[in-house]
Amino acid sequence: MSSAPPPAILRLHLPSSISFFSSPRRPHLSPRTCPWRLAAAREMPWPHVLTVAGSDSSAGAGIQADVKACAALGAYCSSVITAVTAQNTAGVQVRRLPDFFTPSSFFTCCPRRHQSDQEKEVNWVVVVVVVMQGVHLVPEELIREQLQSVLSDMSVDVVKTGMLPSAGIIKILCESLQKFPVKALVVDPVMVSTSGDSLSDPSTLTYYRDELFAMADIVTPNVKEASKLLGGVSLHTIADMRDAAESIYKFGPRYVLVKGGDMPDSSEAIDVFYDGKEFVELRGHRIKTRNTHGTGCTLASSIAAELAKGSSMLNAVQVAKNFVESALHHSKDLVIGNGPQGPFDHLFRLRCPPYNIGSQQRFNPDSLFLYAVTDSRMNKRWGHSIEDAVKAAIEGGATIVQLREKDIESRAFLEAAKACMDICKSSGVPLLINDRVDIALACNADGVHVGQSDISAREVRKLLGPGKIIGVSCKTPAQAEQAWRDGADYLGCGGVFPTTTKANNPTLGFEGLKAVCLASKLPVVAIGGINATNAGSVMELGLPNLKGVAVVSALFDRECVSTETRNLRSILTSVRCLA
Ligand SMILES: Cc1ncc(COP(=O)(O)OP(=O)(O)O)c(N)n1
Ligand SMILES: Cc1ncsc1CCOP(=O)(O)O
Ligand SMILES: [Mg+2]
Repeated sequence: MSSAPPPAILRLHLPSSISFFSSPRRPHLSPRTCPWRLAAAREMPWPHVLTVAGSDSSAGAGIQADVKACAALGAYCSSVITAVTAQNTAGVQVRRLPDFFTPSSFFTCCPRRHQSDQEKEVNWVVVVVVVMQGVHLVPEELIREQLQSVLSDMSVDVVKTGMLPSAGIIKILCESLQKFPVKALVVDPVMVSTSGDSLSDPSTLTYYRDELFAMADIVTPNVKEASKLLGGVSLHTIADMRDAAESIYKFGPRYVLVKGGDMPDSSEAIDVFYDGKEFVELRGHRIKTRNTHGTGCTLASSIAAELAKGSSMLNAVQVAKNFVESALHHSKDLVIGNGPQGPFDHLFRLRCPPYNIGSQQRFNPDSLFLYAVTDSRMNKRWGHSIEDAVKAAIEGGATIVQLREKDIESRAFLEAAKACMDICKSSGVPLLINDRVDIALACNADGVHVGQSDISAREVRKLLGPGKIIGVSCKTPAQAEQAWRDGADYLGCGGVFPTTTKANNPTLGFEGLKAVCLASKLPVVAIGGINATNAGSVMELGLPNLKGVAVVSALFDRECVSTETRNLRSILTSVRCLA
């Protein structure tokens, strides 16, 4: 009989007045309240994810997985620990104490004992015991303090939640997010681990549905969790997953991703993404491996990392899915632990030089360094074919090319675009098409550049899918914000200087360029009247996300395109070396 309290409680949490862990509250640091930040205008705010989740001693899932995934994807990850679990590759065993223990107590479970029939009759809040290990819930007050410490000081972009084992913890999280709003909230409703163990108290269900989901940007249940959230409905088919996504959407999140990784009898890992209007089926390969512990946590934290970096939601989900798939692939033969389900290697890229495999690298912002934009009238004037002009620009060092052909018939445009694709592909230089999504699709270009009066980036993304590059022309911070929301990969900002290449194009000057750059985390390329005499001064502005210059006439309205490009490139390179 074991209804007696478990062994002595180890209370580590000191009252904040005497704990040296708890520093006095610092006000939020903005350039206004914190003068030294003014001098730091060149500092790049680093994409920042805060994970609110449980610690996993085996380090395959939970906080440890989140920190590794964010690091692998280039985001900083701070952490608020809600529980400490004892797990290994044999499975997580969660056992809550009888409910006469206050949830805020810092307690320990009776270790290494099998559950007797009598125990089952005790008023346990949650009893899931496979092989007895343990879980400690962190006291709610300490969770509140961790949230306050991080959110009041660090510029958190995205909060990602994992194991939230009690209703009280969810309530505290919601209160903290109201006090310190962030750009996005990713809720992974961790109620059932990949190994099938229950990770939360049933009373949390109501709080998830009624409180947290309404604040969430995306909720990412697996099919077991989706079923649990919907009162136990059975989910067997993609149609069931769609219905589940639609029902969960009604609880209030902006997007829902129902993950089908644990659907039996499927050779593919199919997830269903829903934005309230349309469904997208995201298909991935099912990797044959025992090392799948922590895939759910990793997917959600990777989504959070991509959002923090400025990605749109569908893009972030696709990149995250690709990342998990690649990590599983590269970890399929790892042996870590003796149990049936092992962890995988989040940092697999360190073992796979040149570290840039996987489609999340489809766009490297550094490629905006010297952006050559063609013009058919100029080519005609100098007797250059489009292909020759593109070849010459690449020869001179252009790092990305855009075909901006305003006066050419569609059929000829497509022929030229196909030829340019071959040229660019063989040099590893991305090729984008100006305005014309149809041409981009037909020649399988790397992406499209659109302006404010063209088809929106959101529509272009639907047509091109997540794997292509989309650039958007922006003259104001509001346009930059919209472009980010629409899923753009970079911004073209200008005209920085007066230009005759584009009619009726207002000149923004350095001030306009700065305003757009500072308003966005997306990489920016400056355009408009840029040439060998002023390109250096643009890059010397030292704006961290200003990645390069886009140039038309100074490259193509010239006799020797390769010489002009080479000259400009060497100017840009010397500024970069001095920076
Ligand atoms: C890199 C880059 N930036 C801006 C533009 C301008 O695009 P848009 O505003 O659509 O104008 P047009 O080029 O279509 O006249 C661009 N093309 N490239
Ligand atoms: C397409 C475009 N968008 C803003 S300015 C501009 C024209 C840039 O051409 P140039 O480099 O010849 O000034
Ligand atoms: Mg356009």
